Amino acid sequence: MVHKMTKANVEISPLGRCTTPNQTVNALYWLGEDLRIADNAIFTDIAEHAQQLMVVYCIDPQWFRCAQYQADYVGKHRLRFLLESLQALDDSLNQYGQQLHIVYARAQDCLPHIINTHGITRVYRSHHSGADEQAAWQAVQQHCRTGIQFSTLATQTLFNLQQLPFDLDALPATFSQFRKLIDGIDITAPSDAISWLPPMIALQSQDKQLQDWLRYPKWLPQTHRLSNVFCGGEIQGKLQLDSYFASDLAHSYKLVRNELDGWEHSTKFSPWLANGSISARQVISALGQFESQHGANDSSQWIKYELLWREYFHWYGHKFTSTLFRFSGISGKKPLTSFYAKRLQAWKTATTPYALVNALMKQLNETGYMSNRGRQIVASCLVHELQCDWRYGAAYFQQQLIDYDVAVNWGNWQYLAGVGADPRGSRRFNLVKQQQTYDPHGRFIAAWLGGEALQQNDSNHTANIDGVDMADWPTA
Ligand SMILES: Cc1cc2nc3c(=O)[nH]c(=O)nc-3n(C[C@H](O)[C@H](O)[C@H](O)COP(=O)(O)OP(=O)(O)OC[C@H]3O[C@@H](n4cnc5c(N)ncnc54)[C@H](O)[C@@H]3O)c2cc1C
Repeated sequence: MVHKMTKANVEISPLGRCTTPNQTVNALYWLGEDLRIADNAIFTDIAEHAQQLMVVYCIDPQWFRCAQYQADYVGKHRLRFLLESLQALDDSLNQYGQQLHIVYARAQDCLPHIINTHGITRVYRSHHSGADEQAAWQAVQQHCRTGIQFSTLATQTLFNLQQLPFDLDALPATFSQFRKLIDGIDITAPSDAISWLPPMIALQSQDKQLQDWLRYPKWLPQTHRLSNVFCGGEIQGKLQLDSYFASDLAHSYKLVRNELDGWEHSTKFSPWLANGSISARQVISALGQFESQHGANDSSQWIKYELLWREYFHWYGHKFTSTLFRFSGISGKKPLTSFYAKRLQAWKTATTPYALVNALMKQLNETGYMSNRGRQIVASCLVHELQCDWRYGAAYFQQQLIDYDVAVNWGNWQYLAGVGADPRGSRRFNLVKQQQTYDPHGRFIAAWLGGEALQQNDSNHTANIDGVDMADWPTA
């Protein structure tokens, strides 16, 4: 049975939809940060238009070779969460008679070959806010034979390009202006579940090159579960969504969201949102249901507010493309910071003179997650106390965070470094005050630093990084 689409559950491609009636559609879906079947405009479109399908995810060997800013693109926590998410998606696809093919190669190298040799007539990809991802999409297109349709649909954002009440070039320079402009625009409800997917396109078993790409590679780092409660996959993401809104936590969210620790102090949706195991529209829909049953308050509304920040950064990524990674950010003003190897290393290895920062970095290193307040504190420390180039911090977060999201991460770092969408120009956190406010009894520090905590938390403690006595450095 072919799933019937209604106008309401179809996203319009940001580049224009390309449907050609009466032509056989052999589709290849190149997955990215859209690792789910529910509320996925691409699977909906495929169910309606395609006769055969191949679903592919590419794991690029370059991700694990120390790249720019002295960090890998994907660290062990992120990889573990990704592999769990891919396994879960494969399990779900099996129920539709489909399979996920993980290809261990750079997309630009392997996809044109697969597309050209398997009679693919249409390639799908989510509309991505990352400049590198967009460049890879263009590169794949350039190396394919002519006559193939390339279709991008919005699967990661609340709105699609056509729904925005301004041209992308006119995206406001601040979040508050953005919020005013989009206020009142209806957020489309999540699409209906698909009931069918086309049959699989068989892989060429004689193709030695392809078989090499499909073989589990030696270069893939080993992963194992550490002290981590986040488990990847669409079902796990949906469980977290359901359990959060089955409780009354949304009614106190705003009061506790700045806590440094505690599972219940924020929604913890970010890892699943970041790789698309759940959609932002599903979260908004679940929030709406919660509010209609239990009432809305300032706290529940604040969850939507934070999701709009995510939305803003996604369109910010679309607009500013590679400027997202520029030292002088979108402001064009170069910060008075530089690269200091020892300071950066101390920050990464949780050995700065600041106990709170060390505890937070230890949490990040051991779990791949850190609260929003924690991220602000450590980012401010790297930029304003250690006076390091913010891009090294952003790249380390990129490696470590299981919820890494290119636009949200680099956009937040720009903001903290004073080169982004902040009308105030810069955010410097007073570390002493932050500790007094968010860890007044030193419990968080003790939990993560254990025995080291007392020694590090001594306010007279002086340390020397890079020949500079950090105790002399102002924190106010
Ligand atoms: C320097 C820095 C880097 C960051 N890097 C990332 C990143 O790579 N990926 C990521 O998802 N978030 C990032 N954030 C934003 C934020 O810290 C996390 O989204 C949040 O801590 C995730 O936990 P949660 O899902 O419980 O959030 P909640 O507080 O429950 O918020 C709900 C959702 O709103 C969104 N959200 C919350 N805070 C922000 C924010 N400041 N900016 C944009 N969206 C937000 C997220 O999608 C989040 O899941 C970063 C923040 C900072 C300061």
